[in-house]
Amino acid sequence: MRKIDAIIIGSGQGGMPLAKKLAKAGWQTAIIEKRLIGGTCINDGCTPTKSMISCAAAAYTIANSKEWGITVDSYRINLEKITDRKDKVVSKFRDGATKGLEETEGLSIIYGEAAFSGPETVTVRLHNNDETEEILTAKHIFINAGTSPKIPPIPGLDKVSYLTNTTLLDIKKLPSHLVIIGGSYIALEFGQMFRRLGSQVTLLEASAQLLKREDEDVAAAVRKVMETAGITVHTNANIHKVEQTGDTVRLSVASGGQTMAITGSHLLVATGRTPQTKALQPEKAGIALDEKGYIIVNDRLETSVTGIYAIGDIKGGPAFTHISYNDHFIVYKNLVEKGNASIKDRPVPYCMFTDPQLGRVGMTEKAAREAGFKVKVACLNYENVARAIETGHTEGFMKAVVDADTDKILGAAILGAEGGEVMSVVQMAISGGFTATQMHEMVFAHPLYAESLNNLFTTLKK
Ligand SMILES: Cc1cc2nc3c(=O)[nH]c(=O)nc-3n(C[C@H](O)[C@H](O)[C@H](O)COP(=O)(O)OP(=O)(O)OC[C@H]3O[C@@H](n4cnc5c(N)ncnc54)[C@H](O)[C@@H]3O)c2cc1C
Ligand SMILES: NC(=O)c1ccc[n+]([C@@H]2O[C@H](COP(=O)([O-])OP(=O)(O)OC[C@H]3O[C@@H](n4cnc5c(N)ncnc54)[C@H](O)[C@@H]3O)[C@@H](O)[C@H]2O)c1
Repeated sequence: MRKIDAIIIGSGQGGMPLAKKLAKAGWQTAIIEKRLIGGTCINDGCTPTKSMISCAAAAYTIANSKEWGITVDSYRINLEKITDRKDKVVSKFRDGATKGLEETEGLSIIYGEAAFSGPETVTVRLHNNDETEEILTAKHIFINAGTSPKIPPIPGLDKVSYLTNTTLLDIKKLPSHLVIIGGSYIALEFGQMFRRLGSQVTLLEASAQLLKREDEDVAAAVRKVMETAGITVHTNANIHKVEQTGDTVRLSVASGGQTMAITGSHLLVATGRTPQTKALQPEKAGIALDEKGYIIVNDRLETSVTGIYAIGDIKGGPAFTHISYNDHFIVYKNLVEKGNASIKDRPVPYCMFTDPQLGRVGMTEKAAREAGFKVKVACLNYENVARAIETGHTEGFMKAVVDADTDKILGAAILGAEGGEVMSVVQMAISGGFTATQMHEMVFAHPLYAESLNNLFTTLKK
């Protein structure tokens, strides 16, 4: 048994920087990874999808180039080149991350699957030829084991060759018809990407709207974007059965009072994520889980067992790279710098990388009203944004939710070109305590998308 100071299970977006920092602070540290350094974000999430989305955006621009006065007679999608490019970007990120860990003194990387064998002990089934085990013990253990695709219990689904966000990244042939179960971030990003590459796309969402956590007007505008692009959307979709018939997948779906058969060449399941806690055997350490298997933590990311912490998606809550990354600051500050950091009241910005993007921060209008705020809502269509008119990207709208009593900004949804960047400006305004009036009077450079925040907040004066 090897005794060290800290064990980190999983090399996700929180685990990697934490491992390096603890080692640099003089803690003997080991990071255990059962699959690929960099976790979901680098290998199956943000990096590969955003790389491929940029190719789809290029295809869209070429296909619509007439609008900008350029005639392109013909073009062809080369999926192999698109996936090669994506693989190169992923390798660059993963290799950089691996090198960073390898070059850190006092840090060892162990490739294998970790499971608890006691509150301070972890057994690793090593990924070597003879599958030997290594036992490690430490007073501090950090779980950054992430999530994997959740597969719903739809009759017949286990008998068809469905795809997940991981396997869809490496298909060799463009789907003629991609059917997607789900209507949230993964479904929408992949759906629009494949539509732009030339596939027919159908989205089947169980809830009454796409993006069920967003305001109705935002979700409706996103639906319009998808439908305008030629994507078929069924909400309130209840999938009764899935069957494989030769090369096609056939789904029996009830939606809008009728039952229909939908046949696709490919089926993507994008119905959320499930925590990778089972293999960890958390019960052997006495770590408490919630009913969905996520690790329960307090605002300092401490689990029910002293000395064991959970960071990133494995603790439930907002599942984003920047949240996992920020988690590492919380535990590091508290443990090494003896601070009092907490995740309470931390901003949770996010951006969905459809075109137009949906940048979101703070409260939705619905959440603000439910919380009892007297709400004012500012809205500005991208059709009235100077920069959008100049670039020809007029789809979408900006929306801000403002506390009518204090004039403080409670939240924003920016569905439009560079919506994520514009949202970040609003995020900084919220963090700095700026009021809607101050934003209306702020000097922004012309002609930026962000400049239109002046006009957005002016709409409150009318
Ligand atoms: C398709 C897709 C697109 C996304 N796009 C975005 C985006 O644009 N922006 C954004 O902010 N977020 C995005 N996300 C979410 C983001 O990827 C995650 O929130 C982020 O990766 C945080 O993950 P993590 O650090 O919690 O763990 P992960 O990155 O999931 O890492 C966990 C690691 O632990 C390892 N592991 C698990 N169990 C064990 C064990 N028992 N022993 C050893 N190792 C183990 C796993 O192999 C994995 O490498 C996307 C997700 C998906 C699926
Ligand atoms: N740009 C980004 O930041 C980004 C992009 C992709 C993913 N992510 C992260 O990845 C996580 C997972 O994304 P996701 O889109 O898979 O999950 P999600 O949890 O956001 O949404 C899953 C969707 O599937 C629907 N669904 C569930 N079961 C269904 C069924 N049987 N039939 C039809 N619909 C069903 C749900 O109603 C829901 O709308 C998200 O929580 C997000 O944090 C982020």
